[in-house]
Order: sequence, then C-alpha cells, then structure tokens
Amino acid sequence: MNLFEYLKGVYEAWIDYPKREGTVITNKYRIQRFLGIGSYGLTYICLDVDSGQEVVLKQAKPSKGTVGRDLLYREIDVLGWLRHPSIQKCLASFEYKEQLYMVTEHVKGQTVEDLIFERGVVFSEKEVLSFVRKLMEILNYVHEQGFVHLDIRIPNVILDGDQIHLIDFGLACRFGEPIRTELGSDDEATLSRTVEAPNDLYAVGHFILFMLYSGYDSCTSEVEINSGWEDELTVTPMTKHMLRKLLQIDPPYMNTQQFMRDLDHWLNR
Ligand SMILES: Nc1ncnc2c1ncn2[C@@H]1O[C@H](COP(=O)(O)OP(=O)(O)OP(=O)(O)O)[C@@H](O)[C@H]1O
Repeated sequence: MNLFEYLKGVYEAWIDYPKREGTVITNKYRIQRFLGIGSYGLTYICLDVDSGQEVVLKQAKPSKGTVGRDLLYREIDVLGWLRHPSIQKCLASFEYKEQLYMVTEHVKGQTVEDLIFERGVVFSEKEVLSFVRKLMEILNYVHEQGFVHLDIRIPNVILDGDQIHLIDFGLACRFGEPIRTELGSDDEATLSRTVEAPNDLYAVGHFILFMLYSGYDSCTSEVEINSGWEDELTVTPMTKHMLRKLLQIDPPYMNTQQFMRDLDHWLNR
C-alpha cells in the first residue's frame, strides 16, 4: 500500500467513525446503539424523543460522497412506494449538518445470517422451503410494484417469531433499468443488460443454498456452495429442479409466480 492509499484509509475511517450513544440528531433522534456500517451507510437504533418510538436511523456513509447519498435517496424513494407489513416503512428523511439521513421502523428479530452462523440453527428442507415461500410473497409484492430488490441475501432477511421481513432496499431498481456496474466497468455486454426478475430469483437460489447448508458440516464458503451443492446436499429431486432453475443452470424461472407454483406443489405434496 502506498502512502496516499494509507492516508486515504485513515481519513475515511475518521469521517465514517460512528456517532456516540446519546448523541441527538435534529433534537429528535437520540442514538441508543450503533447497528453497523455497510458499504454505503451507517445504521443506528435511535429513540424518537417526541413519540417514544424506537426507530432505525441510516446515514449515507460520508466517505462515499455522492454515491452514498444517491443510494440512500434511492432507498428513500423505493420505500416510499412500498406498503407491506414485512417491509419497513420510511418514517422520515432529512439533511442535517450536510449529511443525508433516513428514518425507518425498527425491525425486531434476527437475520437469517445470525440464526445460521451465530445461533447454529439448522433448517430442514421443508423448513427452508416454507420459509422461502413466505419470503417469495414479499418479493412477489416488490416485483408487482415494479421493483427488483437486487440484494436478497441472508443478512437482509429478518425473522421475528413467525414473521419474515425483507430489509435493505439500497440497491433496488425499477424493472428494465440498466444493471449498475462497478466503477470503471465499461464492458458493452454488461452495460446493455437490464434488471429483471431472474436477478432476484438467482439470489433466492443462493439464499436457499445457505439455509440448506446450515445442516452441512463445512458450510463456510461460497466457493464450495457454487461448486458442489448437487453432490453435497441431500434434497428431493423437485428441490434440485427448482434450484437448478433459480441458479440458471437450467432455463430459468422468468417471474416469481412460476417459482411459487413449483414451491406450492412441493409444499402441498
Ligand atoms: N430496519 C432495520 N431494523 C433492524 N435492523 C436493521 C434495519 N436496517 C438495517 N438493520 C441492521 O443494521 C445493520 C447495518 O445495516 P446496513 O444496511 O447499513 O449495512 P449492511 O447490511 O451490514 O451492509 P451492506 O449494506 O453493505 O450490505 C445490519 O446488521 C442490518 O441487519
């Protein structure tokens, strides 16, 4: 690492340093706990001192500049279009000291990532498919409203009792928008691709694999998952068939309903 990169890293760590507990933003949101720092945002649990409600406050990551702000603006916009009990409501958004913030409902419960990797929960094939059926209802709603989530992953699905919540709409796009590429990528084939339902369904395939691998000894790396799941996992032929379509090994499902029909068929056997 050269000196410039080192100094840049120090500077970014400094400007992205999380705010302390007890800090009050706009005389209204008192920070109770820092939840985490993602690629583009910092997230806190706060008390809304006016209503007494516990909320989640997300701040665009200062080091990401306009990219961080654009993604948070996008998330605010998308959440504004969605009304579903399993999708957090955006309660407010504002600028404060030149920083952009979004306030949402606090979703209680644990992410599927924490359930598997911290609590060691093991899901059977039936539990996985029943869980994914509920997730598909939320995703189907999102698609019906014209959006593709584009970040369906185990840290973005929260289980609270019987209820499942889908969070993190920071990458969501409208159907047919060009796929966003990494900075610097100008490959024509990539630039001409648009966002469609199979993008989310592909991610659902990986989501299912993570859940199924909860019962497998060496479920540690995605590389293993990509290479050997058909040999390593003991699942019914129908589940294998659905996974092959989701993962686009076989001709893919083109929409959520096609997959949900197969799922229902499996669950109602
Ligand atoms: N509305 C919410 N209710 C409860 N927890 C939330 C909510 N929104 C985010 N979180 C949690 O806050 C943490 C940080 O979320 P954030 O979306 O900022 O970053 P990330 O998901 O860790 O990273 P990335 O966005 O790069 O994937 C995560 O643990 C996430 O589960």
